Amino acid sequence: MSLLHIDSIRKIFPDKQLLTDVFITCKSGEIVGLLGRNGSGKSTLLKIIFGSIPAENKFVRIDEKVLKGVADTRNLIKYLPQDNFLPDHTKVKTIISLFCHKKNAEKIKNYSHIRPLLNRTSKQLSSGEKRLIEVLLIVFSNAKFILIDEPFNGIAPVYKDDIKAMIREQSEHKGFIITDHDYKNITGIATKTILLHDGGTKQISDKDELKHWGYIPGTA
Ligand SMILES: Nc1ncnc2c1ncn2[C@@H]1O[C@H](COP(=O)(O)OP(=O)(O)OP(=O)(O)O)[C@@H](O)[C@H]1O
Repeated sequence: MSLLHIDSIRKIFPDKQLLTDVFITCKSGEIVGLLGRNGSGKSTLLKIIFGSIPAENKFVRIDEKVLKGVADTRNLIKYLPQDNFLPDHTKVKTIISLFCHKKNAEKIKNYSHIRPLLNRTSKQLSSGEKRLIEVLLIVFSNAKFILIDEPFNGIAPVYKDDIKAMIREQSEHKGFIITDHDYKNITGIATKTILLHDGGTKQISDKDELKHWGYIPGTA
């Protein structure tokens, strides 16, 4: 069992202090849902944890290892950004084989919605198909902790349920931190829900707390 510990993060942009009071822990086996209004800093926080952008202050540790930058996260953390990352001219089957170990690569290739796409290049895919493949590559990647920014964005409902089932299966030996705009996607899968509000994190135990912090309207 491993533990990802995130704390003391301070991020300042020229016009505002974005993050001041972040505390998140994620163990193997946990799926942490990270919610927050538009602009609350969810993507920025994931990038800071991964190490791809700097922060004025941060403390990120996995077990005994303190992670200071991207180089330290190799094989420990994988991160799926909001933007596409598949190479345009490489076949899907090649990308999957390059990205994942054999056993997990076979799982992705045998998934019924991916099989028809294997011989296409990523340029020949729709944006939803690209996103689906990217999400699976990250979910099945060989890292202890997986950070995913909006995995369900642009994905059809039938695939969403499959992705959730795959995340649950993979979370048996990995930890996940997942953001989404639709809290229902997150509450259906998260074992712990965190709300980013006014630069800090609040652990959420029920929907009323989301109303209390003004994340969802009082009548929802
Ligand atoms: N490089 C930057 N320079 C200045 N401000 C930035 C920069 N990157 C992000 N921001 C600002 O920081 C805030 C948080 O952005 P971020 O993308 O982390 O929010 P988010 O919670 O992921 O938003 P959304 O839910 O809309 O995707 C926003 O107000 C954004 O405009």
